[in-house]
Amino acid sequence: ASDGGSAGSDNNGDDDDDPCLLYLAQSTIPNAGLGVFAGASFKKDQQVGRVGDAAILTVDQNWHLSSEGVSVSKGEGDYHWPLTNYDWNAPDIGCEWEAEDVSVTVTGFGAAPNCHFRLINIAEHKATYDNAGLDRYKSPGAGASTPWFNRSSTALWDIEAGSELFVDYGQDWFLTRDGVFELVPVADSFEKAQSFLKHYGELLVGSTNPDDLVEDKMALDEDARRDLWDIIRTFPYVTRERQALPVNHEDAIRAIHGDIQAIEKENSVRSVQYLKERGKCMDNIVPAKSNIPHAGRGAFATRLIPKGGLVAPAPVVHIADKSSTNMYNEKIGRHGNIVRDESVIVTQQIILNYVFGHPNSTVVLFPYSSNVAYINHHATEYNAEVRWAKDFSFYHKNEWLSKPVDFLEEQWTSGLLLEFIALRDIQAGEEVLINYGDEWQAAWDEHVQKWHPSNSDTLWTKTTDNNTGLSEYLRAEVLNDDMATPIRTMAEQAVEPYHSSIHFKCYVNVNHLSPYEFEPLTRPYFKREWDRRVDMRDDSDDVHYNACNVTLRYESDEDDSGDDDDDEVEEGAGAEYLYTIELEVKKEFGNTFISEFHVITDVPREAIAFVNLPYTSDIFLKNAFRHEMKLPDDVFPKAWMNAILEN
Ligand SMILES: C[S@@+](CC[C@H](N)C(=O)[O-])C[C@H]1O[C@@H](n2cnc3c(N)ncnc32)[C@H](O)[C@@H]1O
Repeated sequence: ASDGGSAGSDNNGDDDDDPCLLYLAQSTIPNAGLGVFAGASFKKDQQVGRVGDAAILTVDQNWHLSSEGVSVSKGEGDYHWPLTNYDWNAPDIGCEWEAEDVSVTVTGFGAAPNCHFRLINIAEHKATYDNAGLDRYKSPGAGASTPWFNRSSTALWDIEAGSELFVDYGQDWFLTRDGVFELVPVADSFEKAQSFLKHYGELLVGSTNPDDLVEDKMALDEDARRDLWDIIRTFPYVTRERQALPVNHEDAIRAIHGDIQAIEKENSVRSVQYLKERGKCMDNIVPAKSNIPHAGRGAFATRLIPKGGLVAPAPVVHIADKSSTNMYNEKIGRHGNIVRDESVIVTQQIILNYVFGHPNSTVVLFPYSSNVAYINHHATEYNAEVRWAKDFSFYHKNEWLSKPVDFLEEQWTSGLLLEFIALRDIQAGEEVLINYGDEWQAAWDEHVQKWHPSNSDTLWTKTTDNNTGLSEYLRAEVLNDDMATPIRTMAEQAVEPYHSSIHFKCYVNVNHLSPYEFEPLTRPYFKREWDRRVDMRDDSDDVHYNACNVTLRYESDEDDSGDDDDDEVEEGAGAEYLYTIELEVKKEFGNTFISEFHVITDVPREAIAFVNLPYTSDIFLKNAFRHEMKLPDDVFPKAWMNAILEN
């Protein structure tokens, strides 16, 4: 096949016993570029694909890039970062506490599928934190690989093989991007389009009776109807409603008394044969712990990938200037305010480790399809390489490769496709490796040589909060899983502290939410007992999740375990302790906040949670490795080599 012709022996899901689960192919939405398709059927609630996707954080980017001395956000668009059109809000992924301002790039389902509001068939879930064993006290790889892992996607209903997969970008995504993308219909556009079709039917046959919609009753003959429909669909004034209308006239007639959605659903399925012939399989690799020391996760073949066959397609988002990943510390500015200290680049955003670049260029490319982000480096025993796609011209704009960097800087959507190709047969279960280039290897070797375990002064923070170094880093998730060990009180913590990255939050119903009429003169203090009937009702808006401290711990005298055997001693069980906490509640008063303190007695363990403070996870280690991968000289476009002079 000419466009997408990767059929035959090159591992594109030809084996019916082992179908490729996910394909990248031309979207069924006209002019929407790439789409993601199911290569097999999926049951409702089933995970779509084998493993969830990688999530990569970019933090406080506006702060790091705003003009010097200005600590306020310069705003999206003042620097070229097209990933803003692909990124997720941190709460959707579960990592909002990592820093003040977090945006998240998610590969695979997080970036590749289209959104069609009437056909959303995929639900996306949060990621989990798992650093793949890269211990900050032992591994020079700590903080160099993203710990946010397995962002899974499940089927919202039974999905048949061949269906295009659609995710929910949220209406706001489209509403705030007029002018960047063609107007995309949102839910209410389909309702308006459906009502327009009803009027159109009336115009054709002078009735709203479905039985009248037959050829000999129509006011216009078929050719005239088709012409009229083309005028309606291609009228130069584009609206979301019009974009919601069926593209061809036959579908429009069918939808007059039917449902645009049912017709669109039919049109959104391609044959599995089409996908095998003209799509690219995205399911040949899965992440697992790498065989390479300190590398974190790697990508492993799910099936035999023959020599010359496709390991994975990799559409890329281009970033015109890699210095947009630079990160700085803060200093006190001339006016006593906190500003950015530009004298040293302290580190770079972790996404730098996931992009391809070239030493002679400022341009870097982020591949966003499933699992390619996990492909590791080997200088000699690599078994795959990267090249530009030769097909998929509906998406891959080969002419961009000869345009200058200024041109790239004006492009806000991706339009280039790389491919990972096997250099020899890669067996099922083998790790896929490429060569990141000599510069990368030299940088890594130097890093390993200089690296020493992190201590108090190696934590990079924007808001200066230094680790006291008195206790080992332990994450809140680990402490929260251990319900049996009693929580240390403030007095105990003075002797045996938790790591400084750990704080507490308590789930407590505060009862009175009203703001103050007058600002109180003293710090408002309240005393009360924990009441299981009113606290922890998580279906209520009144439930708060506020900062708290544990001031006292004592043994519960009631046996509320439901265990009838009074003689049994519950040694060390968390349930036998109750706590006194001091809860901080911030109340709004005009433009300021007032902290109220609630002393609450008899609080059970389940109401208290350990939390990780911002800027404390491994990606903020000042000594974490950062380096882009290199695209080979013969692959990286000459036209983008704008940094030769600087070198
Ligand atoms: C594109 S990512 C590869 C996936 C990454 N291992 C992960 O777990 O997310 C590149 C990063 O992986 C790690 N890496 C890849 N190859 C490595 C190698 N040969 N030795 C050590 N670390 C490696 C480095 O941290 C590098 O910056």
